[in-house]
Amino acid sequence: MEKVKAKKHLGQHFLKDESIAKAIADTINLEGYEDVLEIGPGMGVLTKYLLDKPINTYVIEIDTESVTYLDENYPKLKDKIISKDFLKYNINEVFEGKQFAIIGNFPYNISTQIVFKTLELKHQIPEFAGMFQREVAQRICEKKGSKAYGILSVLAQAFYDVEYLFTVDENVFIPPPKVKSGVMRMRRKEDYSLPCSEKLFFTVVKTAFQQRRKTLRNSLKTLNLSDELREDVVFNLRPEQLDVAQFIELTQKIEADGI
Ligand SMILES: C[S@@+](CC[C@H](N)C(=O)[O-])C[C@H]1O[C@@H](n2cnc3c(N)ncnc32)[C@H](O)[C@@H]1O
Repeated sequence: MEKVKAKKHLGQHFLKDESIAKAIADTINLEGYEDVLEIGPGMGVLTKYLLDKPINTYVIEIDTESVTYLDENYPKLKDKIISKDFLKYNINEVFEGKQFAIIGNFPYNISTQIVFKTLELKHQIPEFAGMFQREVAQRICEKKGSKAYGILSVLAQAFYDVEYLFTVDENVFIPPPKVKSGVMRMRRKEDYSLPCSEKLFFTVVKTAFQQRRKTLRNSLKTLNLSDELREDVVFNLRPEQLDVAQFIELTQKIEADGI
């Protein structure tokens, strides 16, 4: 069959460097799960290295032309090709509550949404690895104090140990994207339950970073905190000055304040 024609609106940039595809496939350690889900397999450059591993490989692909290509070229994928939009699909129709890893050379136009959906499914996802636009991969792994540190960094690092692995040049893709790419990995922490309300933690982090230049005293005004709590020294800080543990502590204080 003909090769798939790259479609811009689906973020299709096909990897042509096999050694990078293999390096991405090798980022996952296969511990604690039997299934892996690749998001956006395209023509299967990464898939074929996953299929060599002692693991069940499933793929989810929105592009029907790519699905036909995979169907015709990878008999080993039989019954494991999900022809759907990852963001809209209820993945438990396949995994039924089981643990599985996520991997991919992700479509950059929806990369942060992929991370948010992973965080929603974190109870089932011990490991997540793959390629993003470099800035997004870096942002997830960034520590407090840096400009790129934000919602994605705090929320991902609350539940996962994150690691930026390597940078990938534009010219190893067809067609080449306008930006560099970065490969990163997240491994779920052994104890990833928060000692505070998770819902409130998400609200505090998102609200604080919506006005990242302001002190928490100003940015968290909408949460209707007591005057007494707002006197706490932590409210003199801006969100990028707090690490994950401090955000958890802040959430506990707000919880005790009776919000
Ligand atoms: C950057 S390309 C990578 C293709 C292939 N893995 C490679 O490395 O050559 C991203 C892939 O994600 C697919 N895709 C885009 N949006 C998607 C979605 N919402 N759900 C599933 N797949 C999607 C695209 O069709 C494309 O095949």
